[in-house]
This record gives sequence, structure tokens and C-alpha cells, in this order.
Amino acid sequence: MRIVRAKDYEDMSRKAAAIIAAQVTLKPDCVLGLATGSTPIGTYKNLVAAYEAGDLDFSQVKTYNLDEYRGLPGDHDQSYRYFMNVNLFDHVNIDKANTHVPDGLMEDYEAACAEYDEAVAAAGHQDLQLLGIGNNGHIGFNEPCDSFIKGTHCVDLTESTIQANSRLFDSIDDVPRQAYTMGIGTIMGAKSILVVANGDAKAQAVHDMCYGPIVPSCPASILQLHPNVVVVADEAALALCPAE
Ligand SMILES: N[C@@H]1[C@@H](O)[C@H](O)[C@@H](COP(=O)(O)O)O[C@@H]1O
Repeated sequence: MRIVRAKDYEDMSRKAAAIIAAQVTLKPDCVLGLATGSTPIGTYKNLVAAYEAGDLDFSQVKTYNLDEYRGLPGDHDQSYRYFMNVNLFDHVNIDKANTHVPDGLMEDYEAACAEYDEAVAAAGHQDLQLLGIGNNGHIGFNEPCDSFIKGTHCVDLTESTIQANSRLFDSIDDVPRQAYTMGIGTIMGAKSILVVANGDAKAQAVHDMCYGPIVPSCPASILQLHPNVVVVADEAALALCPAE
């Protein structure tokens, strides 16, 4: 695991965007695994700016997002499909048919989740998977639990995640209680992984991800077993990590 120290959120966002831009430049038809949440918004802004400057071409890029709230349609302003459209896809020359977010309204969800994993594998797996991290160490919506769940599946969100994500909804009662998420195996199938984290609320989770025991009670800790992970984090998020 390589840790890249950023001065602040802007610096983290620029550094993370530069890594994704390098991937798209080196392999124009790459497969990107993408993430939502507040943390990657600045990364996406920098990618849009690079595209507008004529430095990036997304025309052959395929994307697979990590997760989606169960029950939210893609045009709901808190759905992750909507987030991706507004923060990235609407502003670059990506073919929307090449962008994939789990369908929050899927009916036979076990079959649909299995199809999502098959599609990621058929595309050749993610060349680069972008991840944020939850305050409790979750990645995607893989919440702390008793085992690492391999494939895309439906999860019950924890109270702490519902609480943390309620800031984006009108009221906490509006936050869906379940979500679909790529499993740990689907995430670990990526050829390279880029984790972004900022702020002191993430300090414990970042420490446990990088230095804690590899346990499903901190799902991000599994990333220690992946051969190609870069963590780009600001000083606050790295406050509990040893200076290297
Ligand atoms: N499912 C998403 C995660 O993918 C994200 O990493 C996490 C942290 O979000 P934020 O970046 O807003 O702190 O929030 C959500 O729960």
C-alpha cells in the first residue's frame, strides 16, 4: 500500500485526478470503477477541467460504480446514478451506454447483482478502482460485519452510515435503509485501487485500513492484501498514521 500525503482537500483532489487521468491516457479504453460520496467530488471536478482543457478523452472509457441505494430511481437527486451524471458523466465525452451503476429498482436483485459482477468480469475487471472510505471503515457499502462478502449484494446500512449520509437528505427518515454494493471480491478484482480520504472524521478508519488487523469489522483493511493500492489522503485523515 502506498500512501501519498496531500496538504488539503484540493491537493488530494488534484493528486487523485492526476492518477485517474494517467490511467485514461495510458489506456484510452480502460475500465474505471467509480465511487460517490463527498470525497471524490473534487477529483471529478479536476477530471472535468482536464477534459475541458483538451487533455482527456473519455470516449472509449467504461465505468462501473460501486453502489446504489435500494429503492431510489436513477433520476432521484440522492441516487448515485444522478450523482455520477451531475458530477462527471454530463460534463465529459463519455458514452452513457458505457456507464454502469447498480439499478436501485432492480426486482430480482440476486440475479441482477450476479449479472453486475459478470459484466465487470466480462469487461476485463477494473483497471483502476476509485474508493472513498466510510467513517466506520466501509468501502462501497460493505459495512463492518462478520465476514467479507465476495460479490455484489444487498446490504442493510448501519445506523452510523445512515446518520452520516442523512446530511444529504431532507430528513434522516428519507435515507434508504438498504443499498446494493459491489462485494469485496469484486473490488479486489481491480488491477489497481485508488483510495481518497480527507478530514479528521476519517483518521481512525484510514489508520485501521492501512495498519490495523485484516478483519471484516473494518472492511477497508482487506486492501492491505491487494498488490496495487494507492491511498491519497490529507494530513487530517492521516493524523493517526505513522509519519513515513
Ligand atoms: N457508499 C458511499 C461510500 O462509497 C463512500 O466512500 C462513503 C463516504 O462518503 P464521504 O466521501 O461523503 O465521506 O459514503 C457512502 O456511504
